[in-house]
Amino acid sequence: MSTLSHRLITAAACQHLIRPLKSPQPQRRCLSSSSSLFLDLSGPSSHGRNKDKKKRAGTSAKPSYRFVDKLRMRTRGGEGGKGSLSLLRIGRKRKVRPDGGHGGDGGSVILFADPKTQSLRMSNPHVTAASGSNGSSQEKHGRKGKNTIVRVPCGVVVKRVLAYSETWNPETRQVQKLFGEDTEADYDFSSEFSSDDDDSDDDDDEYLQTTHGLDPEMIGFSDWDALNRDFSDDFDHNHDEDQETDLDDDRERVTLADLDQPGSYVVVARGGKGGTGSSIFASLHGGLPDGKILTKNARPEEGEVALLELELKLIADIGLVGFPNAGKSSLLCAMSRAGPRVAPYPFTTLNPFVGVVEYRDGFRLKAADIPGLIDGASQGKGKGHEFLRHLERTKALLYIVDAAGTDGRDPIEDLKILANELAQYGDGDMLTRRALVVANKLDLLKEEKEAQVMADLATAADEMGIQVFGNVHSISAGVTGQGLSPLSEAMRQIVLQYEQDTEANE
Ligand SMILES: Nc1nc2c(ncn2[C@@H]2O[C@H](COP(=O)(O)OP(=O)(O)OP(=O)(O)O)[C@@H](O)[C@H]2O)c(=O)[nH]1
Ligand SMILES: [Mg+2]
Repeated sequence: MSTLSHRLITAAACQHLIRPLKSPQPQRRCLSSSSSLFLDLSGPSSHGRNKDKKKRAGTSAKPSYRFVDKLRMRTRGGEGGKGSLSLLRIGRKRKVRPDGGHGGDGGSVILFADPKTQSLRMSNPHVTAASGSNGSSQEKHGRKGKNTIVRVPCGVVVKRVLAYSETWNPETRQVQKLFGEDTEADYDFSSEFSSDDDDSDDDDDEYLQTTHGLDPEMIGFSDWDALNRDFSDDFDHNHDEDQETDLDDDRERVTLADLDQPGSYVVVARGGKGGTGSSIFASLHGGLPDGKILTKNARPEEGEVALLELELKLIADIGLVGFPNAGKSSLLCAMSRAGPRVAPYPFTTLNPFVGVVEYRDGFRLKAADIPGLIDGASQGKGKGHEFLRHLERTKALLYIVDAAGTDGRDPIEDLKILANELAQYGDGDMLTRRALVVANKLDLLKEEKEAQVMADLATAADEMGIQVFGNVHSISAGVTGQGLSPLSEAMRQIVLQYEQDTEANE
């Protein structure tokens, strides 16, 4: 069958889905492995020949994109500004009036879940918020340091790695030092008396939108005042109750937040408080306190330092699980606008990604494709197992096997191995998730064998404890498009069923 007619049939089979109106590139990719059709479609572009060469070499025309789903970052809140110790001499008498302003508080570092951000990749994972300005004479208070907002993808779990000298207090939900700090350390305030900065104006709103390039309209987040307020008093805002430890490293980790909603945020490093200016003693009748007390009060707090571990867990409704080459990406390609690379070699997909399946009535669901799983994946073989965490939040799974047994594979055996690998992941609850079982490459399967393979798959699924939803589906995702329509309807039903169940349980 010609590739053009394959394509038409695939399109016809998914008529109830909204087809991409103008997405030549992904479609060409889907078909490119066996097709020369895209050569004809590329048109007389001046760069056409180069593009074609790239395609033939199996490289993507898209700019390279590094997907990062785990990251360690060091954050530091801004230091507070110094309080001013200025004394104003009044008249000819040797009378003085303290008129030093307070130092401004340091800015905090805030992680913000932005739906437009896809990867945890950052140019510099060491982030420090701005310091507060110093107070000065004539009761001029220092300006607050700006909060630094770091945009991360939705679905990031933020953990704080505690230093050996720190401990987590679950009651206050704050980190505590095991050893007290030396608060009496000498501090040089001599510069205070000559400081004359005028930093008292406060324009944080403007900073947030211009310096960080964050546009509230663009990211659909309106509560900018909330982000820009002073976080120094409520550092534990939005913290999660969970407390976890990781065995890789003996340092304790505490889960601070799960940024799973667009616009959710967490303050990870609180800015230090500004020092107190001498003007606070202006109304005291008994004169100024001792110089040591004055200097101690004027000393600003350092910003909090926090070592963080960020882990992205994709948010999708359905997770695709299958051996390499089973046709996971072909399925996503046929059903959504996503343009994953499809090729006849294992581990074509190296990074997990999410495709959105749109239905004619406006219903949408997200499906996540991850690198293929292989036998022994739970022991670290291949790439797939480490990506299983991206399926943790899915509502249902879709097991996909190569029904035709290309490359000597056995679909029944493959399904059993997949179930086994999932059972060994975490506490094994992934296997108990409601699932669809899909046999792909129907076009290569002899007709008389089809019924037998379907029956065997159903029995194997049952044996392995897979919670199959409906019948086993047979499809041809990459060639004829057969069976895609009922499968997409089943995908919708399985998601709706999950939502109904959770509503009923609440
Ligand atoms: N004959 C036939 N081939 C198919 C079908 N679906 C996919 N293929 C081919 O199978 C090969 C693998 O397809 P992919 O979609 O890349 O498989 P995958 O599961 O994403 O593989 P990995 O990314 O390596 O895990 C490609 O050469 C596809 O063209 C189908 O329905 N029929
Ligand atoms: Mg793939």
